[in-house]
Amino acid sequence: MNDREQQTIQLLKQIIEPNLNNDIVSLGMVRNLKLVDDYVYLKLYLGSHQYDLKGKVQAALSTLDWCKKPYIQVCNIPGVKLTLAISSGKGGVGKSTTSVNFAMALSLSGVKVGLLDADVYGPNIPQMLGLKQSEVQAIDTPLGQKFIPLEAHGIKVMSVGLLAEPERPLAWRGPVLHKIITQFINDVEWGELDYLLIDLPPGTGDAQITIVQESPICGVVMVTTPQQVALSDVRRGIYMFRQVGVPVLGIVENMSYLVDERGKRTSVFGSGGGKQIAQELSAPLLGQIPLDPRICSGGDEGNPIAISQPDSLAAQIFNQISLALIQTFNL
Ligand SMILES: Nc1ncnc2c1ncn2[C@@H]1O[C@H](COP(=O)(O)OP(=O)(O)OP(=O)(O)O)[C@@H](O)[C@H]1O
Repeated sequence: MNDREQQTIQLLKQIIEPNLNNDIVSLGMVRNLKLVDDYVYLKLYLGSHQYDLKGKVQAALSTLDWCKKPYIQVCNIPGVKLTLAISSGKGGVGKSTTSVNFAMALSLSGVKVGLLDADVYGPNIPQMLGLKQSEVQAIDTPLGQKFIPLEAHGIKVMSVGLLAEPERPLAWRGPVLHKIITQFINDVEWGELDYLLIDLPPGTGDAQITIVQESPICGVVMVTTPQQVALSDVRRGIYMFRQVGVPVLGIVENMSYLVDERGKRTSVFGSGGGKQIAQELSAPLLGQIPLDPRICSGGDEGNPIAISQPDSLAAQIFNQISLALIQTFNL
């Protein structure tokens, strides 16, 4: 890093996001910082309650005597305060299950929640929320045509699965995939939301990177299962997010254990994986979700366990995780 870059970052680090009491660089709100000749270019990822930070960045950069002009591109989703992503290193670990139940738990605590199913390879959020392939409406707005999200159990939902033909694979690749994803992120009329959760496709390919770079994601929750083979995939995922500057909020270990009628816990897929990776990569272990057939049937029937069985252990753990995140973000 050269002197000018260091000087620019030092200045930006003095700008504090008041709710989170941390600087905007450490929070991952400044990305794609480039210095070309005597100009500074950066992307500023903001929630709808944080617009005043742009003025602060502008003012800070104007004190650089060599900078002829800063170019600040604000990246945000209109009306949405916080955008969080749910990701996994590989498929089938319960990422969508976690997204849905986490959205339910957040909504039950009184905040306004939206859920964007961006899993272009296997969009199954509509089924998990009991939504059929109903016709999604689009409206004309001053910013162009926008999709109206559907509603399920008190949350707003949009899914690539609602736009595609049922049972047909979504075989988008390369630039087409990129275009569809960016349109999809920007063309939904969410209204006012406190939290927008984005269910990412599993893994660390093109689709994931596009979504992470095109949306103001201010943190990601990684979902894994306890066995050792899952860990290298999670590790890769966490490195990818850190590389693009998105903070990893923590890890959820799913299918951690079975609980018998006497309350005894038995590990099925090994134990300790989530804890191990959490320690190794200094990311908190947010919760360990049991294996429970009611989680699976709730998903199949469109009735997530967080609302259908609120007293179950799994529902309580989803609740605890959501409360911890609400406290962290302090909206
Ligand atoms: N803790 C659990 N107990 C029982 N069944 C579970 C649990 N977690 C997930 N399942 C079930 O496992 C299956 C896979 O879960 P899910 O679709 O959430 O995984 P995923 O990681 O999103 O998969 P993909 O990446 O393929 O979209 C689903 O049938 C779901 O109901």
